[in-house]
Formats: sequence, C-alpha cells, structure tokens
Amino acid sequence: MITGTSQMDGAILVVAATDGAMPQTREHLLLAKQIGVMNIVVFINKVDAADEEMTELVEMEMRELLNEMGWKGDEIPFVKGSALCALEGKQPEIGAEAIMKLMDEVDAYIPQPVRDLDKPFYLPVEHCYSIPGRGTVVTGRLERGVIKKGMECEFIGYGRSFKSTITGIEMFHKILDEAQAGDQLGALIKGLKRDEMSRGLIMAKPGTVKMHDHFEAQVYLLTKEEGGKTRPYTPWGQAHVFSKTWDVASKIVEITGKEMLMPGEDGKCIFRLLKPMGWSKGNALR
Ligand SMILES: Nc1nc2c(ncn2[C@@H]2O[C@H](COP(=O)(O)OP(=O)(O)OP(=O)(O)O)[C@@H](O)[C@H]2O)c(=O)[nH]1
Repeated sequence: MITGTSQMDGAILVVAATDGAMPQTREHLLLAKQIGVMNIVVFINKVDAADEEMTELVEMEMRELLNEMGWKGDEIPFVKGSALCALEGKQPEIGAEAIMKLMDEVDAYIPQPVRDLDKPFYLPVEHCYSIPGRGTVVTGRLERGVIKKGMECEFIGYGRSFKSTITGIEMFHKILDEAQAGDQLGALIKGLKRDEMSRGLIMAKPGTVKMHDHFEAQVYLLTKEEGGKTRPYTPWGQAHVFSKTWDVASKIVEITGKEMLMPGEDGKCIFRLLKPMGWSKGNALR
C-alpha cells in the first residue's frame, strides 16, 4: 500500500455497507495520513445487499472514525452504491449512476495538484514489458516535467545508469507525442533489453539525477497497534526502505542523540542503502 500511496493526490476509501469499518480501514487511514494523502472521498459499497438503516449506520460510524483520526469527517463526501450492480448493468441508480456520482465527487472535492511542468522530467519506473517487434516499454507516472517522443533519457538506480531515447509514448491505448507531469503512461525505449530494466529505476533527463547510497531522515516508528513492529531501531540494525517504486535493504548507521528508537518515538536517523538509488536534491523520498 505504501508504494502505491506515495504517488497519490487523493484517495477513494471503499467500505462495505454489509461490514462497516474493518481493522484494515483504520490501518489504511493511518497510513494515508502518515504519507500525507489528506483528500478522501468515501464510497459505501454493496448497498444492494444491505438495508437503508444499515447503510446509514455505516455512514455515521465512518464519519466518526474519520473525525477521530484527524479528517473533516462531517465534510467528506460519501457516495453509496453497488460495484456489482454497475458491473452487471443492473439497478442503474445504485450501479452505474452511483459510480459516475463518485467520480464527480472526486473531481469536485480532490483539488487538482500543481504540476511541475518546467522542471527536468522525472519518472519512477513501475513496470517494464517487452513487446515483440517494438522493443521495451516502461510504465509509470511522470512526476514532473514534460516528455516528448525522440527525447534522450537516462535510467538510474541499483548502482547503475544508462542512457537511451524515448521512441514512443502511450496513454490509455492512445499513441501520443507528448506527456506531462501527473500522466500515467507507457514509454517505448530504444534498443534496450527487458532484463536491463527494472521497477524502481528512475527515468530522467540525462545528467539531472544522481545516485546516492545514504540519507538522513526524520523518522516516526509506528507502534504495533498502528501496523508497525515491536522491535526498536538500533545502530547497525537493518531497515527496509521504500520510496517511489523502489525498495532496498539498508543499515541504520546512526540515530542522532539516542541509543535506540522505540516504536512510537520520533528521531533523526542516517540510513545507508545496500544499493545506491537515484533521486535529486529537494525531491521528497516518500
Ligand atoms: N452484493 C455485492 N457484492 C459485491 C459488491 N462488490 C463486490 N462484491 C463482492 O465482494 C467480494 C469481494 O470483492 P473483491 O473485488 O474481491 O473486493 P476486495 O476489495 O478485493 O476484497 P478484499 O480482498 O476483502 O479486500 C466478491 O465476492 C464480490 O463479488 C457489491 O456491490 N454488491
């Protein structure tokens, strides 16, 4: 979930009218908050299988939970419907129409983020595919800048970097000449083999992203109840670091001013990654 949310501007929280809030509802909300996804729209699903009174109760319970966890529970839009009816083309008022209403609420309530179009392009690679006769395609969300067909690019991460050219751009099955920050896309890359590529590499304008093997971070260690572990961080202990689309094992080199960091505590730590990864200064690691 963490890798997914690091790319999100907002979220749709789905809860079943038949079950209400489940332990994972609270956990997902907590993680969304830690990561800074503060714009949420709630969809109460499966209303075809629950009566109106039950659905109302779930809405009340959810608004209360959202308030308790630091959201504006009374303001957040709630849409009630049935994904199953939408899929099967039945009862449009709770099926297809409810899904359209949900998307209208997403458009209205989740603000359009400001996109960095003037900065050099930067795309964390999510997946890569080999398309016979065409070459290798990498997919991901363009985090900043603009890419155009024919541009030079560089891939950085896991201790290596290599250059190539973008020979094609595709979005939702449409072939395009250009894509902008915020777009989820596939880019066809010239002359590369599938096994040279991997999830977690950064595709960027050549020369704009360097590799680093250590960083300092302000850390809050989740408690067991919050979905974390019971063990503390100790110097030279191990920690798995997740950022953008990569995850790499690391050692905790130093905990500033402390012998150890207990779950539920804040602290400043220096991490050393076992494989150097690409990021640029001022670019949030989340
Ligand atoms: N009655 C009814 N059943 C639904 C509806 N939407 C999903 N389901 C059923 O709920 C079950 C779970 O659906 P999934 O698509 O697997 O949902 P999920 O969120 O991946 O489920 P979890 O793995 O429990 O998180 C399936 O049996 C679906 O058919 C709905 O609107 N109405």
